[in-house]
Amino acid sequence: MIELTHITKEYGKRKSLNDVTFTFEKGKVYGILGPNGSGKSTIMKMMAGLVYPSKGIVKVGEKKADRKIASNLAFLASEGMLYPSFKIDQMIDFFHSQYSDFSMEKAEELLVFMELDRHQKVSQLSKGQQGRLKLLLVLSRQTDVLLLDEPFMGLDPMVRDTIVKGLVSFIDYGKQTVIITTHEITEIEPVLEEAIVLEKGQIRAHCNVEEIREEQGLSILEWLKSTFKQEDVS
Ligand SMILES: Nc1ncnc2c1ncn2[C@@H]1O[C@H](COP(=O)(O)OP(=O)(O)OP(=O)(O)O)[C@@H](O)[C@H]1O
Repeated sequence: MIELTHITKEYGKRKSLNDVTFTFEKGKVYGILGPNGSGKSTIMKMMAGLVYPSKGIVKVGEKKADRKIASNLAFLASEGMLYPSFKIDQMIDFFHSQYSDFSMEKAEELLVFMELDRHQKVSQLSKGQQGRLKLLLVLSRQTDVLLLDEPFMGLDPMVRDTIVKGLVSFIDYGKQTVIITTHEITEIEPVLEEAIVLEKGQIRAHCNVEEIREEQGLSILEWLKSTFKQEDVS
């Protein structure tokens, strides 16, 4: 469980997050959606303990998120994470040496699934291949919490679909709390259980994906359109 209580993050006078209170329940898969600059990455970095709130409390499990990444949490960051001079297998060995929860067996499976060549250097990988390698590295860890910030960045539309299917099989549903930020709303839909919409640093809407599908017959995109259209009218 991750609890955010009255979280505000200020950079100078600008508020990236403005009084956000939300509880991510254990074992559920969440999508954080929202336009550019709405605070998605800030909220992820905060849960990972890389950014500190100006006000409020972040609790991951029983612990308050610290400045270092909590050990039961894997974070796919939109920038950094990979060492250009390493080969893929050296990156895998490095992660294995750093994290006791890293499964070499899962990494081997993911190497095949992601169609990566273990002997290739990180600096020679395309953006899409780097994205796949990042996913391999975090999905190989057996953590309680998995934070994926823009996991599809750089992936072409043809492979996105395959990668989403991979996510479904590599996520431990019911056990791992997974939080994904993305602009690829339609592609991510099959993975999600809950969706949250951030706008200008605040949570504007929250839905259970199955409920809106079964009770209202809507996809997330349709739900978003209908929710915000109704608000604009009122
Ligand atoms: N280190 C920083 N210094 C100053 N302002 C920042 C910093 N990081 C983020 N911000 C500001 O906070 C706001 C939210 O940024 P954030 O990166 O969280 O948005 P986002 O929803 O992830 O955007 P995108 O979809 O474009 O990735 C933006 O206005 C951004 O300019």
